Amino acid sequence: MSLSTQLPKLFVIRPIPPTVMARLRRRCQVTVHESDQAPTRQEYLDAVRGVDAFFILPFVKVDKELLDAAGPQLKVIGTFSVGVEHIDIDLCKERGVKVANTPGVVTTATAEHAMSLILAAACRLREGIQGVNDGLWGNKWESGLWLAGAEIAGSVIGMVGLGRIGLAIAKRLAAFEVSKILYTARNPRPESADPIGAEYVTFNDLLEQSDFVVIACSANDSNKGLFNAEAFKRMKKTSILVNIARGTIVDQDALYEALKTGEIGAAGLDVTTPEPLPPSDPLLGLPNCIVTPHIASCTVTTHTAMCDLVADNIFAALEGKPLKTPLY
Ligand SMILES: O=C(O)[C@H](O)CO
Repeated sequence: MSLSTQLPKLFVIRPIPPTVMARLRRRCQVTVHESDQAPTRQEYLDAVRGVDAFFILPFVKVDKELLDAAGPQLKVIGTFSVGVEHIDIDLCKERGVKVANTPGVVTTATAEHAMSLILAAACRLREGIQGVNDGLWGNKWESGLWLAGAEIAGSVIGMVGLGRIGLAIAKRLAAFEVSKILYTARNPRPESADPIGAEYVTFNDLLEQSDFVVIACSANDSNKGLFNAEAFKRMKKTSILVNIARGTIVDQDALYEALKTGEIGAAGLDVTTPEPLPPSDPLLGLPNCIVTPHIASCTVTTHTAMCDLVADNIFAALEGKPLKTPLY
């Protein structure tokens, strides 16, 4: 038997940085979905048959069908994400399949991207660039308030979620001399909130008082559609909503109405439902809505660190050692 056939089998859902791939190949028989098109469900169900380890992205739903397709030898699933709403963790536990995500390493990049959405929405960057491209600059010169934006300094910030990423965003915003940081979460988090003077409030109080509302919580069944028509009605008409968490937390039809009718001022979204958001989606036609393609954690440094962390977890599980970032 050759050495390579004794190595554990690993399926990797998409090409990853060569340095990480080289590490994986030294310790596993690796199969990669090399195409620049995501595999279909059937393609990856076929590809996981008989593997010991599976390196996934959040579009891969880990459920009974997938675990059955893989087979009882499957030992570990490593997801290239902090979010784990796509994984049936109880079932993995029941089957003895270890699961790990990538917390911590995504915090800086995600917080920086959130800042770019907050600033872009506040400064009306999309409308400004479009105005210049459309030759409106000269025409509108007479109006001093053409494209007048909002300032972060002096504003009230409302953080929905004050975990690692929420806190990193709040700290960056604090440096902009905001007047107050409010937050809502399942429970008060004084250890994070107190050093930055953040105040724990109810969801409704946060909506009513904030100039910027930033969604940075994990998605679950209880916060599906949390930002609905009623929530938007409670917000200030000038309020800016930023979502770097998951699209499911926002009712997008209600958001469209709120942006269109001036119920709220603007939105910056890195996450939507569905993903990718089709170019025909009405949100994309609104000048006061900026959408980026779920790239908040996508810097070269963070991308590589996430892949390395998935690899570390896979190696640990295959060798029967404790995972670096286990989910259970
Ligand atoms: O969950 C995460 O880490 C990001 O949203 C990328 O999926």
